[in-house]
Amino acid sequence: MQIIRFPERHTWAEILQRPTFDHTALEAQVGEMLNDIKANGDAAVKKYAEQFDKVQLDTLEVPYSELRDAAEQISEELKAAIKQAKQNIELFHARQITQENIVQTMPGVQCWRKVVPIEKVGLYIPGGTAPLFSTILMLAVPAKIAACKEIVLCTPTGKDGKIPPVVLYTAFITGITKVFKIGGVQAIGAMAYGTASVPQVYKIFGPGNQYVTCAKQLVNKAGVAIDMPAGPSEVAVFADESCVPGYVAADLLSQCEHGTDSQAVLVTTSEEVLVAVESAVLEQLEQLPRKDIAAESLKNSKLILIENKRVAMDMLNEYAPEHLIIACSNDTELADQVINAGSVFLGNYSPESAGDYASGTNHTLPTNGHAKAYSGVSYDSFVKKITYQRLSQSGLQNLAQTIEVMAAAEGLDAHKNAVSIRIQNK
Ligand SMILES: NC(=O)c1ccc[n+]([C@@H]2O[C@H](COP(=O)([O-])OP(=O)(O)OC[C@H]3O[C@@H](n4cnc5c(N)ncnc54)[C@H](O)[C@@H]3O)[C@@H](O)[C@H]2O)c1
Ligand SMILES: N[C@H](CO)Cc1c[nH]c[nH+]1
Ligand SMILES: [Zn+2]
Repeated sequence: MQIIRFPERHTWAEILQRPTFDHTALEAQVGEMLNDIKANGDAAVKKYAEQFDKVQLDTLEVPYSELRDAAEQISEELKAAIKQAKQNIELFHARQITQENIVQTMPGVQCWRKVVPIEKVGLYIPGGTAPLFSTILMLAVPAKIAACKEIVLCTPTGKDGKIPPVVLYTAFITGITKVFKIGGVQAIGAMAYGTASVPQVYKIFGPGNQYVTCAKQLVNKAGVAIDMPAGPSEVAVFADESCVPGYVAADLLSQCEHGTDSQAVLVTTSEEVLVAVESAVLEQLEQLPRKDIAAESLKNSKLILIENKRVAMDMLNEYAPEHLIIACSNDTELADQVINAGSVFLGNYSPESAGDYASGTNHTLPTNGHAKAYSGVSYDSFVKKITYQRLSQSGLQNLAQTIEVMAAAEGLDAHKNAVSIRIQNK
């Protein structure tokens, strides 16, 4: 971990730099793979599965019977946990359905919106370093609430060429029927362009590593909608003397264990907190089974001592973290000052793990500073809103002059005429 105290001589961009990699090379590699998948479909998908996942796949779709029977291989304890999480996520996301009203903007002029589910959606579930079955709940639950018609799920297999039963079980209980054992760029390409096995979708959702995120961004440029760039996990903790250093250390490590390119940041106004968190991190690291991964991403991570809370909040808003934990005595006041973050956790008893799994909020969130402009996944992500209007004859008359004057000023006489013709013929 890099320790930075009162960083006067550095710009915030220097202090808050995220792990870097060669974007040009990444885009070139991923772009080439996508072109191949577009041209050669299943054959290219299988070729890349062999190259990157070390598996030979005869068929790509998981038979429905495997989804149905997966429950037999899951402990009752795990099934109960998944069901509890699902219930909370359903509750939170179902409340996001809003009522659209008809608005009369002028007498005789009515406007309204209709909420329509996106018909065909693709869900990517990461599985390179760990099978993230919790992500199925985060994507399939809102997709089902929104009533998307066709839902396709892709996730990589393990080295045995199989998808873990817990992933299949979670897909089954969320009502997903089309599951493909495809990971990485192959999965994004297959869902974006369609192959003989994989149906083409209109919007692709889900987090993933740098290859997956780059592939989503490239297919987006080619016209397929995506939820957002949701890449390597990150967390920032803002802590004062009221924090429990051991808890803060645990939260930092919880994101570091996701992958070697994760990043954890502590911002504090207290030297004592900084020192205590650093030693708690080093102590807890030793106990982790994924110690090697976490140790690697700690190299990307920072402990920052800052002069006061106002500057700290400015810095955190500039960083725009995927997750922001505020472990400060005045957390409610500070929460109001958050402008850029994917998801915020308040107080000493709101670990990020709660949102990762089961509190009800969504864990698919913008990373790499994209929280400045993007929200995380929600019910809204799976619907679009079509506007409607009906003008009565007198309504059009009320608005006619406004439209005619504006159309004439833009030099668009046909637009003007479409109004005038109706008024004159009255
Ligand atoms: N932002 C979020 O909302 C969020 C949520 C959950 C997880 N995550 C992140 O998702 C990521 C999951 O990553 P993962 O690797 O475990 O799983 P993944 O499923 O995203 O990626 C695995 C795939 O990467 C491909 N791949 C690996 N090396 C490659 C290479 N050299 N060239 C081309 N393709 C290659 C393989 O095909 C493999 O199937 C982590 O970084 C985690 O932090 C983010
Ligand atoms: N922290 C991840 C989002 O960055 C989500 C996750 C899934 N499982 C555990 N954590
Ligand atoms: Zn996590």
